[in-house]
Amino acid sequence: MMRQFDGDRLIIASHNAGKIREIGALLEPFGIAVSSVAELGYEEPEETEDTFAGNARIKAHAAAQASGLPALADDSGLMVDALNGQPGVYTADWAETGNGRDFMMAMTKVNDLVAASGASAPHSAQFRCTLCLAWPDGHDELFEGIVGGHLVWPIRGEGGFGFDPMFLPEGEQETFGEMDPAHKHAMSHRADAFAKLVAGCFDR
Ligand SMILES: O=P(O)(O)OP(=O)(O)OP(=O)(O)OC[C@H]1O[C@@H](n2cnc3c(O)ncnc32)[C@H](O)[C@@H]1O
Ligand SMILES: [Mg+2]
Repeated sequence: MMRQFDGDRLIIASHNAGKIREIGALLEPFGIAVSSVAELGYEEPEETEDTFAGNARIKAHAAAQASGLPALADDSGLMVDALNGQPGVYTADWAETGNGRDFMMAMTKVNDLVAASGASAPHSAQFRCTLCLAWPDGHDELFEGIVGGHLVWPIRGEGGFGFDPMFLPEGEQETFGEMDPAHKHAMSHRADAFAKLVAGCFDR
């Protein structure tokens, strides 16, 4: 039996402004008050696991312990078939410069490696998202989402965040960077995981 979320406040265990915006929009219809660990000034825990689920659990439990409230974390990334699933769990690390994140650099690196792999276009890829809802008593629930598509180059669009401008979801004309946010929220890896969270834990 899955644990139900029956509170009216939830901590979003993310320091990524793009994710916080998307999770806020997904939670909006449920009338739940949200605060992020970024606005509360909590430190970012180190993501030491090598799976999305492992890192989502680290972030969600750290925030639930610190706040005494249920907390929702998202660990996500881009898996490129021609790169054997890289950057995967290390997607954010590929953008790290020592002086903040540079996603133009990271997208260029992905494109260069894909070109060097010799694989022929279109280059298939998936975005994956694992959500972890953790309670202060140490219990948690995990939900996984995925969206398939392929990479485009040059990048297209200025919306979204991270690798959005180089990802064209299956059956779509627009990249996540070009898409209306509401459309992305209806079909993304995050939306897929979120639908499972709602079905499993929200009785509203
Ligand atoms: O850990 P938190 O604080 O939540 O924020 P983060 O940005 O570090 O998040 P992750 O550790 O889960 O790293 C995932 C990276 O994958 C990329 N990513 C995930 N979802 C994405 C999306 O919907 N669109 C574009 N890029 C995405 C983006 O670059 C993220 O920084
Ligand atoms: Mg992170």
